[in-house]
Amino acid sequence: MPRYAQLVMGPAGSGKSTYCSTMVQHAETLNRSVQVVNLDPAAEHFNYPVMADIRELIQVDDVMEDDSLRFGPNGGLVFCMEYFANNFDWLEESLGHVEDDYILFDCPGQIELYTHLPVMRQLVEQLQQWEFRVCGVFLVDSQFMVESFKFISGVMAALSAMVSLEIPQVNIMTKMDLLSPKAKKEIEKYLDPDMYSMMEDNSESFRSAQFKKLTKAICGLIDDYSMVRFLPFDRTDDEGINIVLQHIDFSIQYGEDLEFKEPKEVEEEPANLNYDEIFQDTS
Ligand SMILES: Nc1nc2c(ncn2[C@@H]2O[C@H](COP(=O)(O)OP(=O)(O)OP(=O)(O)O)[C@@H](O)[C@H]2O)c(=O)[nH]1
Ligand SMILES: [Mg+2]
Repeated sequence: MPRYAQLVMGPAGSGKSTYCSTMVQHAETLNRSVQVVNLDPAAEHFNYPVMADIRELIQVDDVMEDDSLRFGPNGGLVFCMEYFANNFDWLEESLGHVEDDYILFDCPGQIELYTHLPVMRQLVEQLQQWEFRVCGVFLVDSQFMVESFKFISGVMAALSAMVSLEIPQVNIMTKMDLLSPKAKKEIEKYLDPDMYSMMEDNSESFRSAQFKKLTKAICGLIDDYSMVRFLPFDRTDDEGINIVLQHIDFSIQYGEDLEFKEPKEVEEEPANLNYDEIFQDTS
């Protein structure tokens, strides 16, 4: 039986840890068990119970204080993640092996992890060897997406994670609750974007013809292959959260292999029949 994982990625402050705690609470209301692993060695605040915490293995502060290494915060994080990649047995031990487990991995916000460093891909391959079906969840802050140029760079960040990880990916615009109704209306065009018209919106701001040509080619590529779409995420909207979860579940075929559990055998019909106890929970 497979296990299921969401790799929760995105730039610093995009809402990854908040997404994880919101999802855990939402899953509870659906009577589903979802657990979280913190993979950010510099994390200070998150409010979900952790199944495993990378800080038990290594912490950025310790690496920065080490006189022989002399790393700053970003180099320190990269060092920690490489150390993590060389010690996946720590993760294996922490995860145990429970069939049907559904685990969210709250990743660090350094964008280089999703563009050119190999560690996230190594993690994906390792999880797949442990029979996890993995979905990438890439978060982008909606506050930064209200202009076409910023949007295009958000799209490129999401795309580079998709290309480097080669797993199904759901892209999400977070913090929708902070947008005014007018901005919400405005941002709708970015959820399922028409990149060609977005490109036209900016056409006067191009100083160089070559740059314009390049941007046009990138927009065309994204549009022609429908490569990137975003789902809105408003942590106050249960229905919206459910739609996001359904998209992710669908991409990793969660639920398709869940076995129908036979009712427990009852020898004699008890006087006070309690169906909740007789039928095991199959959700
Ligand atoms: N209103 C609102 N605030 C949010 C939402 N998501 C995150 N925030 C706030 O944005 C800030 C950053 O959120 P985090 O969840 O810590 O973001 P992160 O991506 O985990 O950040 P790093 O781990 O530092 O990269 C916090 O102050 C959150 O309270 C949201 O959906 N709505
Ligand atoms: Mg975080």
